[in-house]
Amino acid sequence: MISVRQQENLENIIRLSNVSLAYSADSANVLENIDLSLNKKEFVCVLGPSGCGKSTLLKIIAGFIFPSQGTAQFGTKAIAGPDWQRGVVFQQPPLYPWLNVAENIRFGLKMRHFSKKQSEDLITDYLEKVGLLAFRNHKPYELSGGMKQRVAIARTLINNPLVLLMDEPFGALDALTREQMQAMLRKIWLELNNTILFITHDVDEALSLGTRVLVMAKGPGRIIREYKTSFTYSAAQENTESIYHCDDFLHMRGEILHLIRSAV
Ligand SMILES: Nc1ncnc2c1ncn2[C@@H]1O[C@H](COP(=O)(O)OP(=O)(O)OP(=O)(O)O)[C@@H](O)[C@H]1O
Repeated sequence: MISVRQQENLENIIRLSNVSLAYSADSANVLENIDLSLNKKEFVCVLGPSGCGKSTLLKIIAGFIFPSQGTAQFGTKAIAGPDWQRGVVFQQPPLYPWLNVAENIRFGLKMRHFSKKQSEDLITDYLEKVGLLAFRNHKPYELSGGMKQRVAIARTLINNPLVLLMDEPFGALDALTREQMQAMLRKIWLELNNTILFITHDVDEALSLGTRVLVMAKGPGRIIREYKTSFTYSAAQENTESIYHCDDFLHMRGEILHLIRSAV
């Protein structure tokens, strides 16, 4: 059954048209002929073999690098550089070691001239969302890997970006922490409605989080298949165990693994 949320408008927020990218004039294209639209409130996961250009794709959308050919747009404008409305979360969270948790989260907000009271309220709100209220005065060295990533996510989310770009954010975490982080992100996404582009190597992670899963191949990097999914809604209501064993999930998982293996 299609939920009300799934029927909501699908307005494009990011649009890549015929994008190719070579890192230098005399090197081969890393990405070729990429056509991709991200719609408002979508949770798009990207899978593909190592080196197929997943991070390169994310860096173009973030505005860190520019297409050699084709166009990349945010709304109606060409992406001309980084923008806080397109927040980025990396695998290794770049926290400031001399600042505590609250100060690290406050850092992004300083740029937008919030009053002290507004900042404190927002920080408390986002600390709660990522489950770190009790750790606001801790320094990064006192936190686990998962907790550091929670700080990084809160620091990016506090700016309420329209698009959240996540490059293997849970790749360095153990299985249990990873599952907890996935549940947290799913809950935050359902509550905040940001558009998310999420890169991962883990098919289960992609299928249990995304509303759309893109599969890439390499040589040159290109999108070879996309799947519309809705397992994330069941995972939010029940638990991921229940979806991991359902026939639709197993079928899609098997097909994607086969695609990725043959795409290497
Ligand atoms: N700054 C750069 N300069 C030159 N080549 C680069 C640069 N960054 C990436 N590449 C090359 O571009 C290709 C795609 O890299 P990219 O990191 O986008 O792939 P990926 O799919 O994210 O890989 P992984 O899954 O291993 O992280 C690789 O061959 C890589 O060596």
